[in-house]
Amino acid sequence: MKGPVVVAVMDGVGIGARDDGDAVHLARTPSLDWLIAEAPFRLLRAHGTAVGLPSDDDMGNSEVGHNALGAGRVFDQGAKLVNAAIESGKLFEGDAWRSAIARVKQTGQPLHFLGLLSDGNVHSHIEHLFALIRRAAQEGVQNVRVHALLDGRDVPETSALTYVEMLEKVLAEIRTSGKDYRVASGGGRMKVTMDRYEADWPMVERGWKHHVRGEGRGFRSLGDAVETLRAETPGVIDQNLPGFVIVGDDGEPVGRIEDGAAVILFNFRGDRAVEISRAFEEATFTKFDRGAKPDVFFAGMMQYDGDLKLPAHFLVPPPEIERTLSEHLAANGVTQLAISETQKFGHVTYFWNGNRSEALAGETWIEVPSDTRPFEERPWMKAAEITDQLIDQLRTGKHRHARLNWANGDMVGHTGVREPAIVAVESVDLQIGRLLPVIKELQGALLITADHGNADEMYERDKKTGAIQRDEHGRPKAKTSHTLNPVPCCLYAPSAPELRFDETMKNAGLANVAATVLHLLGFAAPADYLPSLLTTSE
Ligand SMILES: O=C(O)[C@@H](CO)OP(=O)(O)O
Ligand SMILES: [Mn+2]
Ligand SMILES: [Mn+2]
Repeated sequence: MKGPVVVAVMDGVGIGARDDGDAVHLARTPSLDWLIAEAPFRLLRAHGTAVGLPSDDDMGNSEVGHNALGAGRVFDQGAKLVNAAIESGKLFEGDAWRSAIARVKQTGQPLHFLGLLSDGNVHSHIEHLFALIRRAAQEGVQNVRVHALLDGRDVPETSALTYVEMLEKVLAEIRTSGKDYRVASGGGRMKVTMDRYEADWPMVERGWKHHVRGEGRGFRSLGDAVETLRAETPGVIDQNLPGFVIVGDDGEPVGRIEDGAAVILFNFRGDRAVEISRAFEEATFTKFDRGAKPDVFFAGMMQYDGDLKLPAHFLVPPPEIERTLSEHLAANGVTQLAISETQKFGHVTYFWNGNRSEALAGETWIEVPSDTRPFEERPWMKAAEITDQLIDQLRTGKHRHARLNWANGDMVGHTGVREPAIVAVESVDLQIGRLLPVIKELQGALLITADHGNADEMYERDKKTGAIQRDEHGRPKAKTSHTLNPVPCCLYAPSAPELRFDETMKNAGLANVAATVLHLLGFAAPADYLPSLLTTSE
């Protein structure tokens, strides 16, 4: 290939049922339609075991999707590794767990658990939390406090009370033995604590105030908080519930995080865990005024960043993703560009490179700042600006390989609002239309795919029958989470019309893309990479 080899990831654009809830189908997408009809096209698996998740009932997500794209192999991912470490008991034999228990036993301070309260299995799993809580009780920990982030993004949009009930039941059971196990604070995951890629530090600051300092509106219980806040803001979905603290009979917060305590962040996925971990760990911290930093033992479920060694203590070792496509290209002197907007910047850099935050030799990373307003109000997001810069960069001739992520299908898909999701997909298609002539002019190749579905299902479906679920007024129920659908994969390489996908390859997935990129760049893939999608008989 004379020109650059470009991989475009349309985040959250799967191939779905092509019905009334499928914004990818409903969108007018002349460029994608043309590629699907005229250029090499196939579907790729992007969920479950194809991306290292425990089962094929697990939807894909950006972390596992971009890890697979960038690593060319399938690694067991956080969800699966934590299950195994709990089952084997290894988690509880590790230094981090032992130190947390020892600390609170010595000081009498609570053991605090902070994380996303759902069974979404993208960032966390509620059963992991329960296993940790039960084990703490068995080991004689007297006080536990839970800081619960409400989901509605990886699970149905107003499902929080299901998880609240489950949690309260576990805590109540343990209290019967005279222990003091309670919820201490909480809030919607898109309002507090779980910001990523430094898009919105004030979100983390709000979370810090609630969880650590006990500041914020007080409620008597987690259920009371959810119900009252919902009643006050009709239509609000769980991910957007404001933060709060739980107060006791005396009106005082029941679970400030104070000197001598131990804190376990039970999310296993890194992107949205890095900032709050930094707030707990960094000696000098300038992102917001955190007040006096409590002297706590802090541990993450995993180590979230292999370059920064963040956090220092973790319960389960992360997947060892090594010899990535980027490393291979860097070692061969191939120049690479990675570009996206803030919300997905780390996806094409950190996740793509196996959860490492430092650029390799010959890599250029460009971040276009994202909006911080609701994405359904601006579904075009920064797709055009990303493409502007990408085209300028490609024309310099500096980059042999480029990868980009258009965030629209995913970020707008997560709002659960269908009309803007349609505009989101159309916005991406418009940019594809701009890119095609540039690829032709430079005699390069463009591989367009996605990391998982999202906008392809904007309505909840019945798990058994597949029928669209409706509320009591007959209106379809909005769906905010990712999907199990396969993703498209199209190749546009007008200067190499002989290139074809190997049609005999049946079960290909995202992890086959890395070898395909190497193939297009004229390199043999390492023997343990999943094979290139292209035929070799030309
Ligand atoms: O927003 C996120 O954190 C996840 C959903 O939990 O989406 P994605 O995997 O696409 O980044
Ligand atoms: Mn994604
Ligand atoms: Mn998403």
